[in-house]
Amino acid sequence: MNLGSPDSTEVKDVKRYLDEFLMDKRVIDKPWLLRFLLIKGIIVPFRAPKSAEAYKAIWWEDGSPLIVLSKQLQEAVQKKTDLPVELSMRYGTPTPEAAYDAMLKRMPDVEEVILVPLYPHYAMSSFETAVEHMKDAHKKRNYAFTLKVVPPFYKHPSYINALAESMRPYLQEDFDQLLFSYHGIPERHILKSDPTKKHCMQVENCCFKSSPSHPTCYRHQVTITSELVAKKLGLRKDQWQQSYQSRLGRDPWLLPNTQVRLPELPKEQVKKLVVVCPSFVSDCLETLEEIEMRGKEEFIENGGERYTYIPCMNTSELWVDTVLQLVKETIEQ
Ligand SMILES: C=CC1=C(C)c2cc3[nH]c(cc4nc(cc5[nH]c(cc1n2)c(C)c5CCC(=O)O)C(CCC(=O)O)=C4C)c(C)c3C=C
Ligand SMILES: [Fe+2]
Ligand SMILES: [Fe+2]
Repeated sequence: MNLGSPDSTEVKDVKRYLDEFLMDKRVIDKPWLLRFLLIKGIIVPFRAPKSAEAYKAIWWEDGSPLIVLSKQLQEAVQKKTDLPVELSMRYGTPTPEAAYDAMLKRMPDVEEVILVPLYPHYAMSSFETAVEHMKDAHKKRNYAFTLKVVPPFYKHPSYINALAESMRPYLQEDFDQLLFSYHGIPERHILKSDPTKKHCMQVENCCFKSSPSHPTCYRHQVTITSELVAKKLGLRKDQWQQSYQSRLGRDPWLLPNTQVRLPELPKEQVKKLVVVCPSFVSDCLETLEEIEMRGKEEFIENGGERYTYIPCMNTSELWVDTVLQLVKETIEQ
């Protein structure tokens, strides 16, 4: 399951998509009435025309890159297994019900379905909402099969290896810094997802101190991904840094912010920059438009000389094998 995209780049379709996405209580976690007024009255009317333009800049002949690449991943995984593999989106189509029904049509006696949320890291606005949405559809339709979920795989050796190997060719030319740019989330979401309510962002160096909060801590998980990938690639600590992109609204989000760092970096003598976005496994609006296109402009306009964007793993063979490995391990659990 991936996030989903609008049906087209027309403002009405982008509006419908943003409405569904941002009315999700795990994304905009405000009381319903406030969320309704904010989304319908301010955010969607102002954002939809701008988002539609952004989607137009990256749209492919056969549709949204996120949908096309997710389908290609499904097909690549399917080629390597006899089990039926179906695709669902959290917002828009294909819906969970469509994916479950397609699976049942191919295997009427299916006993167990394994859900692979296509997010390496846990966040209530990505992993958690995907899982809850699939569970809701499962319960509502009273399907006879059980549902099992592949947990966040941010430190799984197979994922780290697949990600590192997808990056390696882009690091052959000399570079000043590698930037790991992760999708941001509000700081409040980190506090909400901390079951101890006293560790995340409250204890000094919280991400590096062992805690029961880590299985649901986005900041810890993305930090570990960066550390492990950098180690696998043999990078020194002073060769890379981490930031968070795609901020929405005025609440405090995780820092540092990618959009703030990109124009700052050339002034810190970072002239040759390589950027990777490991919170996304398939390229999408947030990687292609925000980072590959706009990010490059910002960096070069502010004195940068070379900007290299590393594509997501998309359908790389090691990533396809990782998906199968994660499913196998979950079945055996
Ligand atoms: C990778 C995981 C993601 C997290 C965590 C996440 C949190 C989050 N996102 C928004 C707001 C928007 N995100 C948008 C696009 C978008 N977000 C993700 C993934 C995560 N979001 C993806 C894969 C995409 C791309 C979709 C595509 O069609 O390509 C958008 C829509 C586009 C735009 O107008 O920028 C919004 C809005 C919030 C508020 C949030 C956490 C609270
Ligand atoms: Fe997002
Ligand atoms: Fe944490």
